[in-house]
Amino acid sequence: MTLEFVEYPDREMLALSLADKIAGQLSQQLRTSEQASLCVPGGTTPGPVFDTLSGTEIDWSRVTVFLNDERWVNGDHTRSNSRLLRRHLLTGKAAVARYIDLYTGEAEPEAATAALSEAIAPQLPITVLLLGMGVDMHTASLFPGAAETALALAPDAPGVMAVRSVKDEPRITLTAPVLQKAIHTHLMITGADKREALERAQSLDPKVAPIRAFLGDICVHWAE
Ligand SMILES: O=C(O)[C@H](O)[C@@H](O)[C@H](O)[C@H](O)COP(=O)(O)O
Repeated sequence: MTLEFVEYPDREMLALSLADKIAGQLSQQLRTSEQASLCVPGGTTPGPVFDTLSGTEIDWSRVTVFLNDERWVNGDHTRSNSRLLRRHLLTGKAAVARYIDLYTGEAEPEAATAALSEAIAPQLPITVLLLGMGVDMHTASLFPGAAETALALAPDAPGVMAVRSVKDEPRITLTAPVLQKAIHTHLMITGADKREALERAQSLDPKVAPIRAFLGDICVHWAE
């Protein structure tokens, strides 16, 4: 179990290098398997990585993409993570990738979890998992102290769960058993506050610092 921490001179270098690393790991998988899977966060940080990644020369037609988590809003809503992906990742060379949309249009996310768990199951283990993290140490939609987080961290958690204990809209999230088995795991964070939060998380219980559940074999990419 190793936590590798890579510090970049700036965010642009981080984006270029991380996109290159992810593309290399997907290509490596495609040399020995028919399919590869890429699971990514939404939020405000990963856009530049997606921009570079979407232009890389890999056989995207054999790659399935899905999010770590999604806000339960229409795909054209400004808070939709799918909207970010369609604009920055599922475009250019990556436009031919298969996409599993976690927002299925039902009124409530609970109605979608079983079908989504089934849709994701054939893509496991995730070939490349990219995680983000909030300054509160949440990752995916696993929030500190939330009732759902304790359930989602359990080894027998369903693959996909609805999350209600958040402000704004409800969410849907992949759970620890699915995320922890990824072949390659990266965490992308920027700014001094997130770096400090990650250091704090390393000695805390995952229920209060959910990112801690994923700090086994992981490469952390950081820039100011
Ligand atoms: O939908 C989401 O909010 C994300 O998937 C979430 O887990 C994100 O990675 C962190 O909240 C960090 O978000 P920022 O990059 O905006 O700080």
